[in-house]
Amino acid sequence: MDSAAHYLGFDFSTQQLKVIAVNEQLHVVYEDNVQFDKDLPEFGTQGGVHVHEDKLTVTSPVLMWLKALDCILDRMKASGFNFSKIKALSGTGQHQPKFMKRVGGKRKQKWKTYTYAYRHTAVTQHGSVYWRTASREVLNHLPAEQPLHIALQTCFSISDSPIWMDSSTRAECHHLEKSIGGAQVLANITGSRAYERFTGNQIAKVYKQKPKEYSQCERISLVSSFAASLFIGDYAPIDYSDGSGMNLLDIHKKTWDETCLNACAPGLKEKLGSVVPSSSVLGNVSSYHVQRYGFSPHCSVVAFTGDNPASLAGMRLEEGDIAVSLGTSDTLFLWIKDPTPALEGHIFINPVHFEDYMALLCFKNGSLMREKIRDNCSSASWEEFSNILRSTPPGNNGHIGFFFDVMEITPQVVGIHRFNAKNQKVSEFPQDVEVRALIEGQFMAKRIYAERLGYKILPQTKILATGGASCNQDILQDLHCNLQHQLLQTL
Ligand SMILES: Nc1ncnc2c1ncn2[C@@H]1O[C@H](COP(=O)(O)OP(=O)(O)O)[C@@H](O)[C@H]1O
Ligand SMILES: O=C(CO)[C@@H](O)[C@H](O)COP(=O)(O)O
Repeated sequence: MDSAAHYLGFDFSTQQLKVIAVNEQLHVVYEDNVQFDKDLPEFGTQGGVHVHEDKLTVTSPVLMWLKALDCILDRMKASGFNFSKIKALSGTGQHQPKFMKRVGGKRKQKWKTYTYAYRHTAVTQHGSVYWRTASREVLNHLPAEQPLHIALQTCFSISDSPIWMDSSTRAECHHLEKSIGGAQVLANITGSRAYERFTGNQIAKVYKQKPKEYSQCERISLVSSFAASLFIGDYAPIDYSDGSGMNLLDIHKKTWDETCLNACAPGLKEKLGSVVPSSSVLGNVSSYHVQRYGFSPHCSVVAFTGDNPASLAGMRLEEGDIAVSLGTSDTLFLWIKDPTPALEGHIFINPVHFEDYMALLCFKNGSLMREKIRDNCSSASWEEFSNILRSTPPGNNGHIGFFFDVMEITPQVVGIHRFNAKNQKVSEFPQDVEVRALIEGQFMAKRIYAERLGYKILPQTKILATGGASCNQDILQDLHCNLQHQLLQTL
């Protein structure tokens, strides 16, 4: 074992780009992040995205991702970081996950929170990047003296990439489900019924609304394979797990499904390239990075994958465990062997053992919704938000709320819905009731949807939490109260 070797990970998430370097002992030797809104204001994003006038279309500028990478690598260089020590790199994030475990005898069972030593890989899922014809040549011969956002500025036929928050492709979803014989048939093949944010439907919209740009594009990458391409200096293949979030990949055969491809856009197979297992080594870093930053020419680049599959791998989830990610989106996922694709939720190919699978539920109104209520009800302070959670009773004296600031994925609704203890709809709650109603409503939804899909929390189950809000003990407390309720029911 080379004790001096370092491993580098990047997390292209919705709101920021993060980097982390660890040594062989998994000790963090470098960490940094570029916040898109704050550090790159010239792109005018809010929360890293542009919400268009229809409120359904959501995109991020592809040049912003490039500039963020230039910026983070330049800062590392300026800090004296020794790139030549890096043995391998991938899409690795920096969350410090927590996990909860039941402790105590049968009568005195309690949940205890531990910080988990492992960190995870992460690239926001479903977003797509459209490389203009002849860009491969540019990527193959990047001039070391130029930053990526300059060298590649003319390489994209679509400058605003559709991302996971987009829900503007309902028509394309109907068309895809109809073409394949219905929502359940599509779910059986690709792991999910048609979802607006899934990349096949996004590509179908691009083809319909921007046919010229579509025809001028020679390769379509996911954000994960786009990021890997920047390191290998060539088009990187899409990995199985992130590829499962496209409504295009047959998750059993692990090949593109021709009927799905044809229903979305012509010539799509060539534009997508091949698919590979998520742990594949794609090659070494390109000479651009060797010359510009001093990487070793032997530094391996491992396939980048989506944030949720990467979290499953990085958190070392075992069968029976359940993971909750509280990032921009909230997700709940677990490792499964025998998938039964349903009309709710998703089945992805497992990033660790590609013969296995992972099941995932995604909730769009996660951290940004919590931030909104924090700003309105607790003076924009997480501490005050936590105080309120601590000083209000579990169950909220019967007050219940469902908070969907933007069109939710699970379930597909929008709006704020509050009910008092008599089950009457009300238009507002006192501030402390509002805070608890939000958190209880969010976690109750997770429990109900997980139960509906047949997931059980057993006595040996570990509940792992990751993502920005997992640093908040009071939010975690409520998470396990809600999941424990299920535990009591299943005992
Ligand atoms: N103390 C806290 N309590 C609750 N939420 C927090 C706290 N600190 C950060 N967050 C939330 O974490 C979110 C970012 O999570 P992160 O996992 O980094 O997101 P992403 O990877 O999607 O960019 C922020 O939007 C913020 O609302
Ligand atoms: O759409 C999904 C999963 O299907 C989201 O979970 C995205 O992958 C966004 O990730 P974050 O930026 O919230 O981490």
